[in-house]
Amino acid sequence: MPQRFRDSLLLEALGTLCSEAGARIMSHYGASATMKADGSPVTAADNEAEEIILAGLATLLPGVPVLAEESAAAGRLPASTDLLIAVDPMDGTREFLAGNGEFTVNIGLISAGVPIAGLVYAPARERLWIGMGDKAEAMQIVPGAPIASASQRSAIRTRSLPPEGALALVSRSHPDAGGEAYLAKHHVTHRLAMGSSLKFAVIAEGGADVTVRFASITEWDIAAGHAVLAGAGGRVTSPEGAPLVYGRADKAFRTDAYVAASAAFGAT
Ligand SMILES: Nc1ncnc2c1ncn2[C@@H]1O[C@H](COP(=O)(O)O)[C@@H](OP(=O)(O)O)[C@H]1O
Ligand SMILES: [Mg+2]
Repeated sequence: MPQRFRDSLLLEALGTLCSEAGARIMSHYGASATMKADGSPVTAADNEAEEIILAGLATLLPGVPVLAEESAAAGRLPASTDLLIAVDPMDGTREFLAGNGEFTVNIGLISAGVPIAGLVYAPARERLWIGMGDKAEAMQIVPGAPIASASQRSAIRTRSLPPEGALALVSRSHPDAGGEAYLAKHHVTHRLAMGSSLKFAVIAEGGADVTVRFASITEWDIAAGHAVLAGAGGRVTSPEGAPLVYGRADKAFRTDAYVAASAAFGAT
């Protein structure tokens, strides 16, 4: 089954699924939200996008356990986690509500604790990134286009450190004092605020150098972005450089602090 997670036809079909979910999200752009039990906002867009993705996954990957944000909020968590699909139907709900376009659809394919493939789609920008972390391959591609089609995709890689200093992408909506201290210690000179897993995709395609989070969030927020960035040559680890392990049912699928960076960041 892990081999199936890297299948081009599967990833193309998942790209189409992301764009269908994204189209539904955009049909609600400008709508208001209600609050979840944890105080975070949820909109009709989150719920309907998740329904579209879950229906598609049931056809494309029948029987594979799914960890999805809105299902988890309703108490539906997968039992087996060796193979796992992590779905955040709309990451950056606050950015969606603010109307700034910085929100994404995320599907991460996890095997034995590692996100081995992932898709991040930004519907307001109509941009899709696919990465195969363990095959060191990542691309920006037209949703649904054949992965072999040279005209509809471009390979992406992380960049060298710019002479003027590293650029960090920081959360627009969730201040992170621990993360800020890490960036200062690592001589990061520039910061740009950006919502959602878009931060991983922008680093993957060489638009920035690092993003960190010293707070616990959830695996569905970052699994897909992790696979895209790893496929582009970057890394996502603990601040000490240890691997992040996914599928942690014992931790309610919550992440520890992480550093997501280009290959060049911190290499010297
Ligand atoms: N300190 C925090 N506590 C709880 N959730 C957080 C958080 N920081 C970020 N998140 C979650 O991580 C996602 C990305 O955040 P950001 O845009 O700040 O990078 C958001 O997911 P959702 O929008 O899917 O709920 C947000 O809720
Ligand atoms: Mg999220």
